[in-house]
Amino acid sequence: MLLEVNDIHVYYGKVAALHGVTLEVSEGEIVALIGANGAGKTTTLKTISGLRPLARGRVRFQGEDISKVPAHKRVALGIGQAPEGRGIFPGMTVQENLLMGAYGRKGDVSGDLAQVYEIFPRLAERKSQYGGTMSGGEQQMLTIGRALMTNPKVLLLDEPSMGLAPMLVAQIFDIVKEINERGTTVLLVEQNAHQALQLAHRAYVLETGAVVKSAPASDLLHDPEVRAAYLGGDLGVA
Ligand SMILES: Nc1ncnc2c1ncn2[C@@H]1O[C@H](COP(=O)(O)OP(=O)(O)OP(=O)(O)O)[C@@H](O)[C@H]1O
Repeated sequence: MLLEVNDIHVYYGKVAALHGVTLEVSEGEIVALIGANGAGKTTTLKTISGLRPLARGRVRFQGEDISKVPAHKRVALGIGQAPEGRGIFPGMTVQENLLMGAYGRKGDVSGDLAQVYEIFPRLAERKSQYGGTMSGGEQQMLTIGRALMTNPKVLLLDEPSMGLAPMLVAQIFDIVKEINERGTTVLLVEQNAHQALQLAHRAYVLETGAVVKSAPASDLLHDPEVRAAYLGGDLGVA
């Protein structure tokens, strides 16, 4: 198992955001985490990245307990994160933003840069443009590209479709598929449950800080409760 999250409990002050989340991600998979606003999806990703401390439970990566490993070391181990809300460096060029992703890595990263430009031709066209002047969709691509520059074994993607027009959403989902086909495992948090379930191999449904369902994504697409709660009832899939 590449990533194992076991019974994690996470608090903001005295308030529990997660009370006992358990999930697993195998090498090569795309796993989706779906759930309503405030269910704890982002908190789960941040805990895996080491940005939120655990009150209880354990995170294992490639069999090793990393629960106490600081965030920057988890990046070096192969846990890459593309956070929600993008968080690029607006005053740096596209290429400088991408190279920031490789900061601290030893050796030549030009092959990875070339691969990111292959996945995102738009970033290649605009490599000298300032990050802050890129459109919303382009900034989303830049965030994902920067995470890929850490050379992750697993990419944690938080709401990659947020705020994007439908055509761009489809494009971002295609890119996530391509990234996975090129060998990167993906853990994806999405509000856009319908598209996430079409893309993912498996998925977990989070409700108020706990996993209430886990199944192959295609099963969840046809699950009456999931359809009623997250897929707009009968409008979800044919
Ligand atoms: N910095 C914070 N301080 C206090 N409470 C927080 C903080 N961040 C999140 N929470 C609370 O923790 C719970 C889980 O939030 P989280 O952001 O993980 O949910 P989410 O499923 O990602 O939601 P969304 O889809 O709206 O981003 C929520 O009740 C939220 O209000």
